[in-house]
Amino acid sequence: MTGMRQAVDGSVEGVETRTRAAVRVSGLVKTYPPVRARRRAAAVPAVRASDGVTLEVRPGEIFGLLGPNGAGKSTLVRQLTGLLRPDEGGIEVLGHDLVRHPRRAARLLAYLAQESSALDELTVALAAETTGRLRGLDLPAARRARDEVLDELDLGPLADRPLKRLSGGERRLACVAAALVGERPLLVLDEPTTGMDPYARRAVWAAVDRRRAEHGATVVLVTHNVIEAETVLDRVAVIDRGRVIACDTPGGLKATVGDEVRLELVWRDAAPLDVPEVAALHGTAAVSGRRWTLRLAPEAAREAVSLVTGGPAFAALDDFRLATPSLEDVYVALGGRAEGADGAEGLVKA
Ligand SMILES: Nc1ncnc2c1ncn2[C@@H]1O[C@H](COP(=O)(O)OP(=O)(O)OP(=O)(O)O)[C@@H](O)[C@H]1O
Repeated sequence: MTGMRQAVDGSVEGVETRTRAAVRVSGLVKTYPPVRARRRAAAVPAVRASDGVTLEVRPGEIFGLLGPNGAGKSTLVRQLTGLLRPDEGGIEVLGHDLVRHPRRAARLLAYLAQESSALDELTVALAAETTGRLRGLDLPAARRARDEVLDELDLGPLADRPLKRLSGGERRLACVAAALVGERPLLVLDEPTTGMDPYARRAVWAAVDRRRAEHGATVVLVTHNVIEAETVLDRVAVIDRGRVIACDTPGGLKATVGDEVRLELVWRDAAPLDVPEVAALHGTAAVSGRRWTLRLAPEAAREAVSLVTGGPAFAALDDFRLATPSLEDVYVALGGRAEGADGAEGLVKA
């Protein structure tokens, strides 16, 4: 009983403690050193990219890292994967201390970096097969795993093409395929679906989920796409300026913004600011081109809808949408700023 309690409060290095968290990060600090000015390049100040990050990922969880550009997500995952040494703090993956033993990461996890050109010269099939071999599979097993993953991600028609001759989305999909070969208990994926069409995205999420369901894999995922994040993630840590500013389930995070709803108005052309009620809404709207986004209490949102659909403003209105809070609203409530880009919702730094 005592042993259990010790394991639960995380104070003892016991078996229970080891298995309770798949990943445990504590007090992680990483500062990139300053770079002095040269003749053509300006000086770069020191950047504290991890500023005391503490978090735990449970076994079998799909855990997301969400945050604006430059928040420190990639820096965090590069430390998690043993590629970057923290200045301070601890990293434990499946009971292994990766600060002391960074090389063990290769046996414990598969890492898909944000950008990689390492496989560019290989064909899609050979990239998957080689990764399998590097992860200790014998040749027949590597070929079996290769065929399975190419089939799973619908990459068969591209199997014999070198990665460097593929489109951006296709290349990304081939890199995901290679990362998934050779079953690692932890998958660390840095923006895996960037540049992919909806079919490819869906295939990737299904493949990731299958590894969790059938092999109990744990997944740490960096993403900008909050809509995608809401459907895929069990829990999410919101990172900003090297810190975890919130960590919960998507539902739990959304509950923190209360019952606010989001009203989006899209005007045909310019908004009719000569209509006094529209001019009044303008003051509280986040304006992005023809699109206005307002965050309102339900009653105020109803009033605003009847105002823009019932009066003279209606002729100028192209579309409107009422939505319950999204992770993006949570992010905004936490002090960030949201911005839609090319129809996809993303996060940008305030
Ligand atoms: N090699 C480096 N040298 C110096 N500063 C760096 C280096 N890599 C990243 N940084 C800085 O560290 C901070 C965190 O960067 P990081 O790449 O971890 O952010 P990120 O959250 O992954 O961003 P993005 O969403 O744009 O990929 C940024 O301010 C960035 O400019």
